[in-house]
Amino acid sequence: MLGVLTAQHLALPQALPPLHSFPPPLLNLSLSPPPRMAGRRCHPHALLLLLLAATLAGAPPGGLYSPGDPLVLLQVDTLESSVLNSSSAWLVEFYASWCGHCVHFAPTWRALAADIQGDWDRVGMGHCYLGYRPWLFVHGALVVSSVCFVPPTDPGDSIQNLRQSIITNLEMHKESWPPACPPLEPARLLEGDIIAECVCVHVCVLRGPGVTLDMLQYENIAVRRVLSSEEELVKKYGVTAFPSSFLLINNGTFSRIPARSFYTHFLRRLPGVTRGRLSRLLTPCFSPPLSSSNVYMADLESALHYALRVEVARFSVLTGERVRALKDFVAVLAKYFPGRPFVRNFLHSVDRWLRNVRESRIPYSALELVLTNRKEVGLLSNNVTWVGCQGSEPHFRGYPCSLWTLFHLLTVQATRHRRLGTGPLEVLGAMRGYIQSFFGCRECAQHFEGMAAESMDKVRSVDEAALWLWSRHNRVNARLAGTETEDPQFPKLQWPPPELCRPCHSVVKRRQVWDEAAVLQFLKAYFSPINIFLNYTEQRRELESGPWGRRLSKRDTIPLLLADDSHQAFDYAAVWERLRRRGLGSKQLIGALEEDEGDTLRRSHWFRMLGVGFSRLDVSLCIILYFLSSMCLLGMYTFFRMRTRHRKGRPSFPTA
Ligand SMILES: Cc1cc2nc3c(=O)[nH]c(=O)nc-3n(C[C@H](O)[C@H](O)[C@H](O)COP(=O)(O)OP(=O)(O)OC[C@H]3O[C@@H](n4cnc5c(N)ncnc54)[C@H](O)[C@@H]3O)c2cc1C
Repeated sequence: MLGVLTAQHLALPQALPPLHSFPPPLLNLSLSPPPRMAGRRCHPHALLLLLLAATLAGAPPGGLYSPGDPLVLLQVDTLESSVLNSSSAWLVEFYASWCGHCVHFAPTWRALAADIQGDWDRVGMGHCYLGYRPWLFVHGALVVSSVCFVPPTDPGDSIQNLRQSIITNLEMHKESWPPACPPLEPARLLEGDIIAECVCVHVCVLRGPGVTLDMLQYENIAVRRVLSSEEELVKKYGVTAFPSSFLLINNGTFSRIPARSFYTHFLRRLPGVTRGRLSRLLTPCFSPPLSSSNVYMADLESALHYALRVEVARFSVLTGERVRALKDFVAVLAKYFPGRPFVRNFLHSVDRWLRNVRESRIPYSALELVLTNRKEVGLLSNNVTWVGCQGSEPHFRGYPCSLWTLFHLLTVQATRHRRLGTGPLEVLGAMRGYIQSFFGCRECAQHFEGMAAESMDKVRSVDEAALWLWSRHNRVNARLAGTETEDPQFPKLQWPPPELCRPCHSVVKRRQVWDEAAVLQFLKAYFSPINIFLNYTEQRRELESGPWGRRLSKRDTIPLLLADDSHQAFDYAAVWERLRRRGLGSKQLIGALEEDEGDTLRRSHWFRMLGVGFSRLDVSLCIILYFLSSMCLLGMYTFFRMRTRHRKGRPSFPTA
């Protein structure tokens, strides 16, 4: 007589590797605090999990998915309670919303979700923003262990392939499975399983393990899979065709289930087979896009936060190239980033600390202490707030946009402060190192490395470096235009378009060509510190009240040059006011910038040493008065001199 197993019993598999075998990036990130967006709890680049649910209604948009998708959105702070402590097994996908490969994969994932909606409930499926590739992992309930693998991401892949890939990867884990993982491993003996707890049915499917998952949330039924190589069982049940399935009842009888397509339907209609329940979690996550034609400090600071506290944090220990790349990256930031004082302090402190590190390996935990030590180090926002880089959907733009912006800004800053530089490749080299070592989108990094290897060493000056980055960015824009990664509201143009810079475009022999001199001038103006809008920057409250806040009172100034504060400072309060008045989406950018730039330069070192806030009118009047008084003095001098000469030269009358 054959026994049967309860679903609960069968849902306690036994073979996932411990969590430390999980790729460190995922582990680190899953434990980092969730970024926030402009006061909201959720952010497109937060660590999120979308968990597949049976009957999801009205899920809000999250990353690559819309409310209509049969997915539930989780945040990092609900990860532990929902997944790690769950009595179910979860199949979770980690992704970065902006990563093109994840975007390509999304339709397959969505289709899979729809396909298995209501079936795989005991397997949670999720999406997370910090993996940069669509990583899947199965996490077993009550036991901290997981299986991790990269699913096929070819958009042409069928959901059947994906199902198969999930199952194959699960099967490849030989160690004992933690509780609540689906029993996908092929069975060798059925008797041993079935003797103890008899409920009603045991199905043996030779291949077609998807049925196992489809039936996971059903109770009083267990699905087992037997491979055709199990000759004993094949013989015992008289199996002649593969796949075949059989219904085994605990009274010892068994019968063949005729058509494979009816398996699930058939099994669910068996007497006593009932459906289990599933909890789900929803989190709203969306913020409207703003403007992309300006440079925002909020984007830049978010890029710094994300780069240092998220991207670098994916490596629990930094060694070799990564240590060098981090040092170079922070060094150029400390030197050129035209940040607010507390951010500059932060960068300087981190740079100093890194310079003093002599070891060849740096545990991230040590770096983290420096990054979070506000008293000593200064502040860097703990959140991401995309403003100019805000996409029309949460999965568009964001971090990569801010990273490009950051590096363009740094290359331009290097042109402004040549004497601080160590060579034309200083910023580009640091960017190359960062992208290679840390940028989570590995395919992007490969493409970038290809371009760098091809021509970066031909760059001869800092001006050429700024132009090199501009032209390579345009190559990427051209390659990505029209693909799924393009935000329809922010099409990938050859930049700057004529509306932003008409002189940049000229026509030679009826062909549109770039005027590189004009482009360089434009880049210098556009990525000038004076054009960095401070709107939406975090920490204004903290600034005004915190230890670094004193430095940002209305009368204070923010130095533009980091390594040498004595040069080129501008009035923070005045600039803030001006930018606020100017509002978003300024069209007369260059003219205004040139004016600002001139303004800034006129307020440079010697002028500020006077310690008085002359206006430009004051200065003009002063110069005019000076000129007039000089002319007056010159006139008087000439007059008296001529008169003296005249007197001397007058023939005197002979004396008698
Ligand atoms: C180094 C790197 C390599 C990447 N490679 C890939 C890849 O291979 N595949 C992929 O799918 N994604 C890649 N990405 C991401 C992609 O380039 C975009 O960043 C992302 O799609 C977001 O696009 P976006 O519309 O916000 O504009 P982005 O291209 O990110 O541009 C951000 C801002 O920079 C300005 N800008 C645009 N073009 C230029 C230019 N030529 N010069 C100066 N400023 C400019 C604009 O103001 C724009 O809003 C890469 C990102 C980086 C940082």
